[in-house]
Amino acid sequence: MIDVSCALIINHYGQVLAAQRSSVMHLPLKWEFPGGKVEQNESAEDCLIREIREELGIEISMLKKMTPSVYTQGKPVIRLIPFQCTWVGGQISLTEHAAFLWVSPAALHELDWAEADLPVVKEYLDSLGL
Ligand SMILES: Nc1nc2c([nH]c(=O)n2[C@@H]2O[C@H](COP(=O)(O)OP(=O)(O)OP(=O)(O)O)[C@@H](O)[C@H]2O)c(=O)[nH]1
Repeated sequence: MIDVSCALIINHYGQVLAAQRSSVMHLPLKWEFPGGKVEQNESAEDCLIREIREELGIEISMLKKMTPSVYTQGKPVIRLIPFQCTWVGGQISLTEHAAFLWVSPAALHELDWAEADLPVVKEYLDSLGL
């Protein structure tokens, strides 16, 4: 099983950043929360700060850890570790993804999410009473 940290970056309007995987990535064109694999001797939080710098070029601050989502259908099995975060600096510049969107919570279900992300989206919507 591999651990993958991912970020629900929430802006001042309450919108959440969704990133679209590029056509050359695994799970092409699926939407996901940006992040990546946790390296050895790295915490899930440190991984996420590093990955968001690499993928989006911004600085984030952690708000809250959410429930990990274990996705067993693929190989390797993935444990997706989500964190709610705020954007604290820098300008978004995509290095790996095809696109990004700021999505209002009520519209999150309209995107074609990677399978492992669906429980994360549900937990977030439940927490808002949506
Ligand atoms: N970052 C991220 N990865 C996800 C999500 N959902 C999900 O199934 N994954 C899967 O988790 C794995 C993360 O790999 P990645 O390619 O994003 O991570 P990375 O940048 O560390 O990989 P690399 O440096 O080996 O290319 C991929 O297999 C990806 O499909 C998600 O919401 N965010």
